Amino acid sequence: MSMSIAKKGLRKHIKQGLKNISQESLSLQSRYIHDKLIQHEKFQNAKSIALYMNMPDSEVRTMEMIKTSFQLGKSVYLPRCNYTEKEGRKKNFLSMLNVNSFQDVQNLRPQGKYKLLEPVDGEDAMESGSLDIIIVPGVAFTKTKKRMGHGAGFYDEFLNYYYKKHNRKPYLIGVALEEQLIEDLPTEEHDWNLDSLIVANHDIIY
Ligand SMILES: Nc1nc2c(c(=O)[nH]1)N(C=O)[C@@H](CNc1ccc(C(=O)N[C@@H](CCC(=O)O)C(=O)O)cc1)CN2
Ligand SMILES: Nc1ncnc2c1ncn2[C@@H]1O[C@H](COP(=O)(O)OP(=O)(O)OP(=O)(O)O)[C@@H](O)[C@H]1O
Repeated sequence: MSMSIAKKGLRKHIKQGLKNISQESLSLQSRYIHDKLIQHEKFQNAKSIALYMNMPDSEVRTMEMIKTSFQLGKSVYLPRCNYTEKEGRKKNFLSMLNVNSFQDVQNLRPQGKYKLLEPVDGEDAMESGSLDIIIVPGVAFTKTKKRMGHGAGFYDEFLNYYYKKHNRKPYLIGVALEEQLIEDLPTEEHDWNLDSLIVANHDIIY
């Protein structure tokens, strides 16, 4: 069985389990993670932070983290999926675009084939190389800080290209619902491990 087939099966299994989470559990877990994140030294010291706009029912909610980041005067970036060709990039690549205010975040509209809330313009962190930390979404995580995403390879490729260009890697903080924590998962050559993982109802894993 190839690595990607194994990942596919796992993704399906985790997603099935996520269908049973209540809205209340999602909010409680997300609040717990928010409160841990703001205690994290790397978060406190970060000037520039990339977050994500969560999917409705299957990811840690991020709105409070984004709000707090603005309140603390941090520079906030959000992902945008590009479906164009760009020299040196994988077809379908990620940009991290600067968003000016929390109001602008609240005004985001669904974009692209996954109907994610994304900015349409703004300064691109790939140009400036200014990212201190990235809050990384995912489908499944392990206590050893492995991560598996939706299988598009967006984050891995972003990090590779960013590292090549700027010779600097942002600090990666994964955030996980308890239902997304598994014993182990298959990884491939291109996968980046997280630097920290925050799982609801657990201590921060460094
Ligand atoms: N909230 C959020 N935003 C994000 C990501 C993410 O994981 N979460 N991404 C992280 O990279 C990028 C978007 N990547 C995505 C990749 C695939 C699918 C998706 O639904 N794909 C399949 C289903 C595959 C599966 O998960 O089994 C589909 O087309 O239906 C969604 C987003 C950028 N923005
Ligand atoms: N640096 C890269 N350059 C080109 N392709 C890449 C790169 N990194 C990953 N990919 C490709 O992306 C595809 C999906 O990778 P993978 O299954 O690891 O995604 P994922 O980490 O689960 O998803 P995501 O990061 O989008 O949440 C693979 O086919 C892989 O070859």
